[in-house]
Amino acid sequence: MKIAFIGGGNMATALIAGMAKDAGAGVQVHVVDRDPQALARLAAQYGARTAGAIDAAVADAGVIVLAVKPQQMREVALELAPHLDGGPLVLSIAAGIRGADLSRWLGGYGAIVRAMPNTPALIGMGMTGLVALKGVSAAQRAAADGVLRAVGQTVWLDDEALIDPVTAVSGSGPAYVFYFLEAMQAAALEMGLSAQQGRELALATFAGATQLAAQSDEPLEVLRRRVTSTGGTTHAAIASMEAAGVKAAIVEAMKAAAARGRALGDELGAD
Ligand SMILES: NC(=O)C1=CN([C@@H]2O[C@H](COP(=O)(O)OP(=O)(O)OC[C@H]3O[C@@H](n4cnc5c(N)ncnc54)[C@H](O)[C@@H]3O)[C@@H](O)[C@H]2O)C=CC1
Ligand SMILES: O=C(O)[C@@H]1CCC=N1
Repeated sequence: MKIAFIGGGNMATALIAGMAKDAGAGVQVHVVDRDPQALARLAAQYGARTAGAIDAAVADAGVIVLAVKPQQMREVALELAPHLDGGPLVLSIAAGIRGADLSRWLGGYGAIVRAMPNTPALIGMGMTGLVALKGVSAAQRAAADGVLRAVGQTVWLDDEALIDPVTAVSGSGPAYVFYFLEAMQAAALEMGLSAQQGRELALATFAGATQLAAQSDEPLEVLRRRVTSTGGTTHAAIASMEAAGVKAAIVEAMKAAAARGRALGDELGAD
C-alpha cells in the first residue's frame, strides 16, 4: 500500500521511522514537504520517496496523512481537494482541526479519520486515539488502525469531542514526562550526583514504575502508598509536592491543553 504524508516534520518522522522498522508491512512511503532538508533526511534515513508538490505524491495513495501544523491545514486541504478521485483515506493528525471543517475544505469529502498519535511512535511505543467520520468504510478504518498499530497501540473513540482530552493526555503527554525527568535530573545534580547519573536513575525509575503499574491491577494510589513509609523519605517528598499543589497544577495544565485544542478548532475552523 502507498501512504503519502503531507508534512514531514517531527510527528511524521516518528510515524515513518516506526513504520520503517515494520519492514514486512509492504508499505511504500511518499512525503511532501516545503522544506527540502526535511525531505532529504527522510529519504536518506528511512528510504521515503519525496516530492515537492502534492499532486505527484498523492496519486494512487490508499492513505494520505495530513501532518502539517494546524495553522497550515486549511491551505493544504484546499490544495489536496482536486486530487481525491481515487477515494483515499485522509488521516489527519492535527491537533484541534475538526473533521467537519476538514471535510468542507476538501470539497465535502467524507473518508476522513482524525488521529492523535504521540512521538514514542518513533520506537514502536506510540499511543494513538482515533475517530472516524461517517464516510469512512470498514476497510479504511482497518487501514487507519493498521498504520497506527505498526507504531504502537490504538484507542478508537465514538465521540470526536474526546480527541481534545486524548491530545491532552497522550498526544502532549510525552512532554510532561520529559519535564518531570528534567526536574528529577536537575534535583539529582543539585544534590551532588552527576548529570549522567541523574539521567540514568530517573529514566530507570520511570521505566520500572510504569512497567510495575502496567503489570498490576491495583490502583495507582495503592502502588504509591507502598513506596511511602510513615515518617519516611517519600512521605517528605509527597507532602512537599502536595503543599506546592503539584497534582492540582498537573490537572489544570492538562485541562489547558484540551482547551487549547478546542480553541484551535474554533479559530482555524472559522474560515
Ligand atoms: N509533535 C507531536 O508530538 C505531535 C504532533 N501532532 C500534530 O502533528 C502535526 C505536525 O506537527 P509536528 O510534526 O510537530 O510539526 P513540524 O513543524 O515538525 O512539521 C510540520 C511540517 O510541515 C511542513 N509544511 C508546512 N507547510 C506545508 C505545506 N503547505 N506543504 C507541505 N509541507 C508543509 C513543514 O516544513 C514541516 O516539516 C500538527 O498538526 C500537530 O498538531 C500530533 C500529535 C503529536
Ligand atoms: O503541541 C501540540 O500542539 C502537538 C499536539 C500534541 C503534541 N504536540
